[in-house]
Amino acid sequence: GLGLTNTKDGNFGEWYSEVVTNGEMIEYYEISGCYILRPWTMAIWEIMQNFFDPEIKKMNIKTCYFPLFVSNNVLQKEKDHIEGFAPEVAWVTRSGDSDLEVPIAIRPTSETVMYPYYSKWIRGHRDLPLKLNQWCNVVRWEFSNPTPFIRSREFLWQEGHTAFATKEEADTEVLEILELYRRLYEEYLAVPVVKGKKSELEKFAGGLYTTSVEAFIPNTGRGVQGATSHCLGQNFAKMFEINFEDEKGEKTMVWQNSWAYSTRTIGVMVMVHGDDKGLVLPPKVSAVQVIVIHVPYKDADVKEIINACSATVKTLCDLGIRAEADLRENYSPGWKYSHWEMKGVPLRIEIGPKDLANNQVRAVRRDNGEKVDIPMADLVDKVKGMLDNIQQSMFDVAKQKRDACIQVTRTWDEFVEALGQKKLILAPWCDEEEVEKEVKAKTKGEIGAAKTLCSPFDQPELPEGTLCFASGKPAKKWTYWGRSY
Ligand SMILES: O=C(C[C@H]1NCCC[C@H]1O)Cn1cnc2c(c1=O)CCCC2
Ligand SMILES: [Mg+2]
Repeated sequence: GLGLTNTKDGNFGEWYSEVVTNGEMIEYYEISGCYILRPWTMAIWEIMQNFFDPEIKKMNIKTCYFPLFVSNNVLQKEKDHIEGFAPEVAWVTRSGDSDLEVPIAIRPTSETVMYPYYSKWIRGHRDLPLKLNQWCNVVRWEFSNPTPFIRSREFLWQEGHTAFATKEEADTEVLEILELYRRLYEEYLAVPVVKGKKSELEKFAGGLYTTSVEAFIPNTGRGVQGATSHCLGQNFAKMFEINFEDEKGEKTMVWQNSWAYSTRTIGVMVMVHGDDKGLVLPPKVSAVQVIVIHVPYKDADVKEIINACSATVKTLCDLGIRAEADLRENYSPGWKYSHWEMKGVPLRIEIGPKDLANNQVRAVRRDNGEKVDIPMADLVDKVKGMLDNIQQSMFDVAKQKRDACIQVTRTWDEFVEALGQKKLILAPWCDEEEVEKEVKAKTKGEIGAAKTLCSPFDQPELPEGTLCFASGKPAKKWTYWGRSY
């Protein structure tokens, strides 16, 4: 049958897998950890790209494309950048039936691919700022449980790599990009995120500091890193000798940033909004925003009803709404309702004989099931209004659910209890790496250890004398903790 066999609260992992498959977003592929991204997914990816790319173009960031392959010696250039990740690097060792002289790595990220050429291209201060972005795939041979969109061995992303003469310029751009990531999540995917700074332990080892937008999945009580914007400082400039002659003729190293969001964003959206009938898509990112379905009646003139449906679609499309009609004769209205609910189409319009007689249509919201009759005359305004309302309501509901999971804890016992209750924990922390490592060690278990997610830029009041929940030392900052993907 059409329905899901798992419920979101019953078996989240199985539910998620069914929803992305039955919703025709993903097809499982014969190689583990790899997934086919079907048009229903790529339409979302393209809508997001059509927001993000023009925004970074306004910042004079240009599109480039570097090769997929990385030579071994250049990949090994940065020891602490790569050592922790080495097992994840996939290698090409043969072509045809002959071995390659030297194995070639497939890019897991492109710092080491790009920066030797940044070194070549950047000579004087007039060559700065150099700001490039590429839309590509990367490969990381992950071993922990693969999850469509969230953790796959190949994924699509954009990776921005910028170089500046001063740290101030780099610091400014890090936050400009982070704001774009917040907008992607909150304004397009209707997913609330927290902007903050990663701890020294969780940051990108090759960088100076990492900022991120952090999402949260109430059902599993796990945080998920939504996107990252790193200031690399001069670390890579030192390694790859990327320097320039400043105005005074002094040789100076550049200050760099790198930032990315990936197809993981789509998985987060599905996890947050999906329900037991399938996907629930925010109107702004749905390939089809309105599906029009005719309700034939035994003796009614079905042709007239079908014409009304086609006319409705045309009216809506002419005003920029992504509307389609499902006029297939070989499926019942009920079957179609379930099908398009599974695909998460935000608004359904039904037109039957009585609707026609009353010169109205029946509109049904996917997010809360609300039904409303709309006079034909008001069709476009009402539908536009409903779509905007659905977008806002989906964000508000998700934010309310996420906020309900936030638990402030001040002691170890409170922390452990909140962790067991799948909470997103906000705790005062002494900001010592050893303490963070200890928390990880003490909460290690089947379902993973607790870690810091980020220290929110928006810090609550930290009264003098507040102590760290874990060490009892003077707390320095409020930090979000939790298990994560
Ligand atoms: O990729 C980054 C940092 C940076 N890369 C560019 C875009 C922004 C940001 O993700 C961190 N990172 C994660 N994962 C891996 C690597 C790695 O550098 C290197 C090797 C294999 C796996
Ligand atoms: Mg990783």
